[in-house]
Amino acid sequence: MSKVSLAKDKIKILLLEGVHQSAVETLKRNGYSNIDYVKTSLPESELVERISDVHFVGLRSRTQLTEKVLDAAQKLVAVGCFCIGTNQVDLDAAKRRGIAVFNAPFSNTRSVAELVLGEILLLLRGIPKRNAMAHRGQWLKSAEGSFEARGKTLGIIGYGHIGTQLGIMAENIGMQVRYYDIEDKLSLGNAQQVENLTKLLQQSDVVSLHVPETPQTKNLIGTAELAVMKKGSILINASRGTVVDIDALAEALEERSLSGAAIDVFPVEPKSNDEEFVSPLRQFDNVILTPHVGGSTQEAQESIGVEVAGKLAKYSDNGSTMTAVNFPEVALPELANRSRLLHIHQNRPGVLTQINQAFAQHGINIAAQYLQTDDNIGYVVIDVDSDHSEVALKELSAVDGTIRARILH
Ligand SMILES: NC(=O)C1=CN([C@@H]2O[C@H](COP(=O)(O)OP(=O)(O)OC[C@H]3O[C@@H](n4cnc5c(N)ncnc54)[C@H](O)[C@@H]3O)[C@@H](O)[C@H]2O)C=CC1
Ligand SMILES: O=C(O)CCC(=O)C(=O)O
Repeated sequence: MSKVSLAKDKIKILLLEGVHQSAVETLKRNGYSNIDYVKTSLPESELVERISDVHFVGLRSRTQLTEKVLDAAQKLVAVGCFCIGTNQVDLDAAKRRGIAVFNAPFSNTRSVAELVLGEILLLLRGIPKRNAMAHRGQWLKSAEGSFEARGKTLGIIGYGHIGTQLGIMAENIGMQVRYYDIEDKLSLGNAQQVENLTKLLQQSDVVSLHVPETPQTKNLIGTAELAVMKKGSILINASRGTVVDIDALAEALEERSLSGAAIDVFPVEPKSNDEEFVSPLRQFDNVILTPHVGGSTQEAQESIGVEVAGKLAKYSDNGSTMTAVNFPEVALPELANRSRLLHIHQNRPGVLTQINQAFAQHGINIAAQYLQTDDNIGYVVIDVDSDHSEVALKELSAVDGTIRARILH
């Protein structure tokens, strides 16, 4: 159990994977200067060492925050994923340790949608193949296999932030938009929800995946699904590498049942830009292969830096967990002339009663109390008169079921 109550310059922050400088600037603007900035991800063994005295860590999609790493991170208070996906973090293990995890749910979505739109146009025209041939000195001037996007059907799997934006853009160039989602969704523009995946695959000239990595989306597109896609259609995956069975896709491309594909994410991705990229798809001229850069634009990275660093600073400054992905969400007002204590505990009956009784016994007046729980943990924030803060922390720390207790101010 930790009881962090530190001056801001003692709060140690490790930023990995070259997150945008806007993150550093945002943290500094909020008074956090003890920042270790690393341009790459770190292998587990090095991360275990580097993270041991760190209070906040920031990462992108390459860094694996496993239970082993979290075990070594005895002082860690929160994690900032400077991206949308949080599958690189063991969220449950973090929660069990009272570590809140934040991400940037929107900031790079436009960038992904734009990239996919560009890929749709290029693939429908057969450009990747013509481009590859021209680089080899060959000249394929022909309209064969070259189509306009206008009037074609785009099937979107996962109609969330990215899927909806892509749908609107695609309609603007005259495509018909259909989508499949496990939830009932509000259709934007003229898009139509289709009742099952098979129907979507059968109807679409281009299929684009925008689902999260979950047990249900693992190999969502495999041999059976590729077999029902229209002959000559196109598959795009800029979601997660686990969603498409790459060997099955390679087979479909070999058999020419698909006319092309664009893949940005892979089951195994190189850990650094120095590592070789290995994939059965490398052999195909009609496949656009990109190194997981769907969200990698200056605009997206800058805005992610501000957003996630801002969330870390806010959690550190006032305890707000709004938009945390693994934690009960508590929105908190600014604190003036009082002390604020945070208590993270196992969600079992009687914890709040214990806290309130202990405070009453010691004459600690509770100026404000905020509580949210989920199935596993409870998060209670208590404002008290500053004279009582040390006693209050001692009492909070002694409560049965405490995971963490700390004073913010
Ligand atoms: N290539 C890249 O650089 C990037 C990739 N991503 C990936 O894109 C994914 C989607 O991003 P957003 O649109 O922002 O997420 P989102 O959460 O807004 O939308 C996801 C949609 O997928 C639906 N869904 C979930 N499971 C499904 C299933 N089994 N079948 C059909 N639909 C299902 C959800 O109901 C939701 O509507 C992210 O989870 C992330 O993994 C996100 C940003 C950048
Ligand atoms: O930019 C990155 O490192 C990962 C982007 C991504 O896949 C995400 O935001 O989920």
